[in-house]
Amino acid sequence: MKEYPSKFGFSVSHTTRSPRVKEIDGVHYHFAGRSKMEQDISEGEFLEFAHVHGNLYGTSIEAVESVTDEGKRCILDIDVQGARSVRASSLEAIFIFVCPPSFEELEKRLRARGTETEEQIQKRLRNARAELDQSNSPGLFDHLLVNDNLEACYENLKKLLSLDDDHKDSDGCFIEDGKATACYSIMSKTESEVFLQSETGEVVKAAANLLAVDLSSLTGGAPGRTRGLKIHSINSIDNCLKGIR
Ligand SMILES: Nc1ncnc2c1ncn2[C@@H]1O[C@H](COP(=O)(O)OP(=O)(O)OP(=O)(O)O)[C@@H](O)[C@H]1O
Ligand SMILES: Nc1nc2c(ncn2[C@@H]2O[C@H](COP(=O)(O)O)[C@@H](O)[C@H]2O)c(=O)[nH]1
Repeated sequence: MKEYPSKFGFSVSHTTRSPRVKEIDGVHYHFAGRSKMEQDISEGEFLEFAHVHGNLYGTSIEAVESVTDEGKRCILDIDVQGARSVRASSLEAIFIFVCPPSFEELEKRLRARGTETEEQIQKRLRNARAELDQSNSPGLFDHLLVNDNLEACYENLKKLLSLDDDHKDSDGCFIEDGKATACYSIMSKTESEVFLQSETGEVVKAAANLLAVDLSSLTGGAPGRTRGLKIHSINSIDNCLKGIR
């Protein structure tokens, strides 16, 4: 997210766990009371939730929408139960299971973090074993990523997501047509429309040099349920912006 700030955003989960030193409410988690969180879940405000390590964790629809409303892809850091719930929903997502290089290394890292009691560490290790066992459940995860060296792991993640240096963050967007990709950058925005221009001039089949994205046609709520985005090609931006300038 640091490298691609306009492409990706993090879904800030809710949890009933107590904050660790340096964890900030609203940044790392929304720290919540159990009864309030349970009530919000029962009122349908959550995309998924799960009991993890004795605490309640969940992804609110609002947390995801605040990312997708900015036109970014939303990253969820959730456990295996949460992944099953999202998989069972209609949402389009890529599921990546991140695992430690070995169980011993995970134990070492958890101890080095120094944020849990011995009892909590044992519980987390038991749960980690159960999660590792489920990592190859048929149809659940699309990729398995071994988090040995952090830098190498990040490079592998970028490869999985086809994020290479050619696609470095810009205020642009990509439109795929088969294997080819046309890259557009934002020329201008109004309340209801965004105007895009091809960056290369070499546009792919069925893509145009100038596009207008009609935001007023958008309806829907949670990601994947958004409907009605209309995009049409235009000959010149001047005609479209008449009366706005
Ligand atoms: N590649 C790495 N090299 C060294 N330390 C790491 C690496 N990746 C993560 N850690 C450290 O290991 C600890 C556990 O990592 P993390 O919190 O991501 O694990 P987790 O699988 O979510 O476990 P838990 O659910 O118990 O929090 C953290 O202190 C983290 O900083
Ligand atoms: N199902 C969900 N799991 C979540 C969510 N947010 C975090 N998590 C998982 O909990 C554990 C523990 O996290 P920690 O911060 O207490 O160490 C971790 O494995 C997360 O993946 C969520 O919203 N839903």
